[in-house]
Amino acid sequence: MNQNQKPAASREDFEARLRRIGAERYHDKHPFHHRLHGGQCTPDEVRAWVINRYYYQHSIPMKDAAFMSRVEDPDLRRAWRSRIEDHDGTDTNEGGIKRWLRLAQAVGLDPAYVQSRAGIMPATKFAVDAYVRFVRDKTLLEAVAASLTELFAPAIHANRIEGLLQHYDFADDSSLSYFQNRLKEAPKDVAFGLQWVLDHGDTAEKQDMAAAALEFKTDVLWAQLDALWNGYVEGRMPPGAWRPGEGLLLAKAS
Ligand SMILES: O=C(O)c1cc(C(=O)O)c2c(n1)C(=O)C(=O)c1cc(C(=O)O)[nH]c1-2
Repeated sequence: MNQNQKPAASREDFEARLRRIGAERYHDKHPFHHRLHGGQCTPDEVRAWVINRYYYQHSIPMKDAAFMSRVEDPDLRRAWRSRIEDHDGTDTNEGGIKRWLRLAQAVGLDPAYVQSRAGIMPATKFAVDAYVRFVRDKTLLEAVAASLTELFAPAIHANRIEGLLQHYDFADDSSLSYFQNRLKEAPKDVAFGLQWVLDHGDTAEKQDMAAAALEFKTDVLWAQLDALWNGYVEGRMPPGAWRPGEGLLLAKAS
């Protein structure tokens, strides 16, 4: 090591640094989530969230496929591939995308409309597309580190299930099954991802890169909620964004 190089932090300190990023920047702190989980969202605000968040659901398996296309180690691909199946489904598991569409139906949206991805806000697309591109273009370490926001997701999913069940008529075991399943699926992914990042972040420079990747990902999540707040709570809907009344199940029947 040359004298100017800072030494790598210990494994424990590196992990603590990553966890601190979640504690300070994860989107559980965003006012839109407080509003959603606290029962203050109007039905149209909930619908806007379901429509826009679908774009994230749609893109996550493509992000994971982009990641796997760059991995040369078969053991790493093997550990990663269940992420795609968790969302796309298998012969025996309907998968997260279908479960999300059940939530869409429960809030009164036509699943075909949601699946068409019409009405997604520009900021949602920019943020989510930036995540897919980041994973495609950056180092594998940065790509895995970016996925580590999922360390903090089980708490928000549990909180969301409780809040939605308490406050909204559409919430039941069927409409919330997406989140129930993530509670079972995510822990194995994050345990693997965290160990991988701790193993491979073996210099100060790599630790800085991993931390910056995780911060980038918290920005991806935060920006999506800022856009929702601006568009549907403040009423500044951008051109092309979903307008209340569009894409409803009833509209289709009439
Ligand atoms: O509801 C949420 O707050 C939330 C957050 C995140 C996350 O932290 O990126 C994911 C999910 N949900 C999720 O359901 C999911 O499948 C998922 C995959 C990933 C990823 O980066 O690979 N993040 C997330």
